[in-house]
Amino acid sequence: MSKYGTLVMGPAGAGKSTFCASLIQHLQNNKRPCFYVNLDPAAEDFAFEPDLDIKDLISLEDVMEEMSLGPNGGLIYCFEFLMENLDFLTDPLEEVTDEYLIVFDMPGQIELYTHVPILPDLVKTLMRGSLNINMCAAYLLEATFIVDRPKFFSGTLSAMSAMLMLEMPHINILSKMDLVKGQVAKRELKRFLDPDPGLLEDDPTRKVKGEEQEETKGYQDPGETKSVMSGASFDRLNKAVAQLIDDFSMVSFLKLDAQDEDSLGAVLSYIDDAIQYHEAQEPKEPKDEFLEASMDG
Ligand SMILES: Nc1nc2c(ncn2[C@@H]2O[C@H](COP(=O)(O)OP(=O)(O)OP(=O)(O)O)[C@@H](O)[C@H]2O)c(=O)[nH]1
Repeated sequence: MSKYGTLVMGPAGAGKSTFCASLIQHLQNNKRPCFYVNLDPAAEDFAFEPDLDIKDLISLEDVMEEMSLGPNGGLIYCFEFLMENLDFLTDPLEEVTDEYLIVFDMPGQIELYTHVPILPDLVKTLMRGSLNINMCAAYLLEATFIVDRPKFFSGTLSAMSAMLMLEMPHINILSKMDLVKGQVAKRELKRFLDPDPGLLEDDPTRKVKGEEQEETKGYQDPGETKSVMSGASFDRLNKAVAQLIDDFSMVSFLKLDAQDEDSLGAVLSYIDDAIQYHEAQEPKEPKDEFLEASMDG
């Protein structure tokens, strides 16, 4: 047996900290020990006090003030500083015993998951060497994105980017499902859980369809509706992105309502399965309806 953990990632406001808190509560209810690591140097309020908090090493507020950096540059600086002082993270984690699930609460700045190499290095440190933690990434995207389909595909692309960059077991999660409950039919929802590029064709908010659509150049008046603003070229770009995601065929979503025990249990069982799958390197059979939206599609 070895240590295991989950890296909770996703754009700002996706519900990462809420998910971490609900997951910790769920683990406690089920008498499973966990170790909570906050890696967001700007996070302030926690439902559960972190066992390890990056802010005890460095805080974004101090960096922004002392280095005259903005929030994004400041965050990158904080992570570079963490990488130079890895003992801060690795020493306490060495002490965590095998039965614990280590929950890492990550910042929401998307660039961290898409185009700076810090996180892959951090993941290597956690997954290899003496720590040797079996990890699974949990990437959250807010369910309300599904009302704006190009935005949903853009979010899906960022999930895919994190998946490719980190090269670790990975599950995608549509968070805040309670906010779209009753607004979208079950069959329609399935097309988001396993992203269907046809959603863009069928988008009810598109005003002009197909080849007749007039070519528009560049950015338009923000007062215009989304569909007109996108124009034919953006439309084609969106479709190409959706097709790319479909061709890659590894991106699908689980549903999460952070207040719902069943949904938390299902997501946790996925995290467990992804970790065990990675450990055993053998495929596992789907277990319940949530698996319809599994990594296997
Ligand atoms: N309705 C609903 N709201 C949620 C849910 N999860 C989170 N929220 C709300 O969404 C907002 C953002 O949630 P956080 O958990 O702070 O999101 P985060 O991803 O940690 O945010 P950053 O750390 O700023 O990136 C808060 O107001 C939460 O109460 C959910 O499942 N349902």
